[in-house]
Amino acid sequence: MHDDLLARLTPAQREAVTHVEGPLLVLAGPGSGKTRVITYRIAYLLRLGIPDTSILGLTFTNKAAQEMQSRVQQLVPGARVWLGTFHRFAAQTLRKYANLVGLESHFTIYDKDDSLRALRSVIADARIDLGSYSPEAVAHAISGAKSALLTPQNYEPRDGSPLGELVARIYPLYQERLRRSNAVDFDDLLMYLALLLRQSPEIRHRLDATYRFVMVDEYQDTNLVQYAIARAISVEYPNLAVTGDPDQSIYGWRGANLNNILEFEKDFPNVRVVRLEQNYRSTKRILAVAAKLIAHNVRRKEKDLFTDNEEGRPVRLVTYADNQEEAEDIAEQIARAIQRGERRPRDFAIFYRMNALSRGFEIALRERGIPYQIVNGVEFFQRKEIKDVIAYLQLINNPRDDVAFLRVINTPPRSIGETSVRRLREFAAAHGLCLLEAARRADAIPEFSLRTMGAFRAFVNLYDRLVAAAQGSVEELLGLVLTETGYREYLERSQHMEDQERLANIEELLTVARQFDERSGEAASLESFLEETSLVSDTDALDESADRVTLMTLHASKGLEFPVVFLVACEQGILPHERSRNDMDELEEERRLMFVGITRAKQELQISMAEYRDFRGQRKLTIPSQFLMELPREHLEIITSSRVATRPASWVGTSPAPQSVFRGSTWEAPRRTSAMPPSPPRRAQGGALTPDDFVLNMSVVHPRYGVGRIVALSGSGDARKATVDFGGAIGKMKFILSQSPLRPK
Ligand SMILES: Nc1ncnc2c1ncn2[C@@H]1O[C@H](COP(=O)(O)OP(=O)(O)OP(=O)(O)O)[C@@H](O)[C@H]1O
Ligand SMILES: [Mg+2]
Repeated sequence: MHDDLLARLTPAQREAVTHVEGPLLVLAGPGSGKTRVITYRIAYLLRLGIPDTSILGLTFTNKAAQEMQSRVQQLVPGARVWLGTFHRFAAQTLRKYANLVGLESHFTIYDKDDSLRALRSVIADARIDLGSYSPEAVAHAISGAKSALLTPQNYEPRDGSPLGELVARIYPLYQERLRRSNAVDFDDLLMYLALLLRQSPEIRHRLDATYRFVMVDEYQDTNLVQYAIARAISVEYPNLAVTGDPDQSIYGWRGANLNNILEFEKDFPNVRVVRLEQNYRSTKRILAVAAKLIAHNVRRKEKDLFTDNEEGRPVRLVTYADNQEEAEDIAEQIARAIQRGERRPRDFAIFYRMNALSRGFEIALRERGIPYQIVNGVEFFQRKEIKDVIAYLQLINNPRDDVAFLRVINTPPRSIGETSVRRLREFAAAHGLCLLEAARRADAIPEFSLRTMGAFRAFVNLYDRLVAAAQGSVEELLGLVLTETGYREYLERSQHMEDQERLANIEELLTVARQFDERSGEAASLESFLEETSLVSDTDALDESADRVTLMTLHASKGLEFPVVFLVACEQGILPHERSRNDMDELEEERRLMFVGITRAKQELQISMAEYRDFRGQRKLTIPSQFLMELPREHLEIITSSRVATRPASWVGTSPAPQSVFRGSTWEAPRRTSAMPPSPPRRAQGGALTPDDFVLNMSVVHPRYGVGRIVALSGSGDARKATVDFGGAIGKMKFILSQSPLRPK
């Protein structure tokens, strides 16, 4: 009966899709159809007659949820399945039961920046000396505690940990501050829901019975709390289906726990495990490069992945002279392919380890008139002007939101200085009031001048006017905020270029609001708009319908695919990130991140590095990423810019792959020459031979590449270089003779 649906699946995929009752675990590599299985399974369940309201799909980004929604719509028009992120699910559920966790239903969701502000002010107010620790370190520790379901009451510092002691003091104060502001941070959303489900059997049962079929994609990135939530609502109806790939777990720093996959099999001993082994996304070569890289991770289970797709072109591994050349060449390649009519802008993606690396590519693309989009949704909502305007909305929605109050009280400037604000805060603390309430009573604060009282009164009046007007659409309200508060005028009058850019961003926010109103129709509310904007993730900003080159971080690229991918800046300290230097687990996570990037590519992949990179205000000689040494040479086309000063001579083996099976087929990083301290030249074995003794046409032996013939020579002394032709798959390689193990045959 579902032939049309099932015909588009492999037997293994079909097995997962048609599994109806009982737990299901789909463990499979990239591009094998895990996400497809989830959407098709939803469609299958619906066609079996299971009501749409009893299906819950949990994703990692809103984008992923939207995409799934539209796929489900195509397969089963009109279905209204709840699809969204864990955080949204938690937020919406908590609104219903807010009073049970000590909140009011209009609670504000603080993003990282807001949470840190609240934390800082708690630390300052309690006059706590952090010593050598930063507020960020405390925030991180609190977040860790929450992700482990430790409330302030049951948090105990580990013996002798000074940071733990600090957290034990600060965490209760911070939590109290949030509660007073009727606010939660991201971790609270999950923690409160998990605790609620634990403490209230009745609510747990209700949700379990409502959502009889729960599905989680990208399960490898769930943390303990998320797992606790999914599990708690799958007790009487244990129809929990999860799909994941342990090799793509890239959120370890956020508490994601690979062990959850193992836990799953323990908690649900009768789980049906389905493995998908066919990749539908990438060429054979791309897949081989990815497989070889990830095989270097020690903490993993081996998986087989094959594809019937074509062999494809070799993966290009390019060394540029500097980051500018890297950006220019990539933009040029893209421009040419578009000009030739072979590709469209949307076919290309450029991935980097961190957002700060995007600028050069933006400039190079812009210069060539190539449309592009930078996918950093979070960054947009972190901009000052956006946060300012949103803070007004937050305060309208939740008058107790002190962080929002402090943000807007003198923005735009209203002659309310820091001293006045400090007095107001003291007054509020002394009387147990929120700041807005304290401002209403500013006339009772003896230290205030008449002018200050007047300024607060004017602010409160403005606030009340905005609240009274908060009936229509979000777009209208936003427009009103911009004019009534004088914010727009303040930017318009400004002479700063920067402020013109800010105006443009505000216009963009109005568009976001309009789209939200249109999308949500009747259900549009200020609260859900705020929820959406605070729970945004980078990937959410991606507009797939736009014909543009996509620029994004490796993290944001998860789950996506593009015909052509450029993975840039593969250098030590960037990828792998410097913070992973001394930590084996983090290094493996960086490798998984690169694996995710590589496996996004469908047809073509280029991996690049630059010999010199301007980064964080400095120009530095780089060291090639250690991961480059782990790629299989036979699937690479190694290209070195002619402008590279030290590199072309030095494609010699330096460090062996960790496992002997990979030796001989791995490409190894170029050896640094100019960057290395002068060292006594190592003579070729046999003692007497100096670099100048090598001559053209000489037969030589390399311990790894075997016998070859010198086909070119240049330089002299320690700088003397030889190009050796080893024939076959290895081909020609260049060496610095004084540093190579070459010897005459
Ligand atoms: N049976 C199939 N027939 C045709 N195309 C398929 C099939 N299964 C998957 N695909 C296609 O292969 C690509 C990868 O599928 P999908 O995104 O579901 O993989 P995934 O396992 O979720 O990958 P990732 O681990 O990267 O998230 C998609 O373009 C999808 O449409
Ligand atoms: Mg997927």
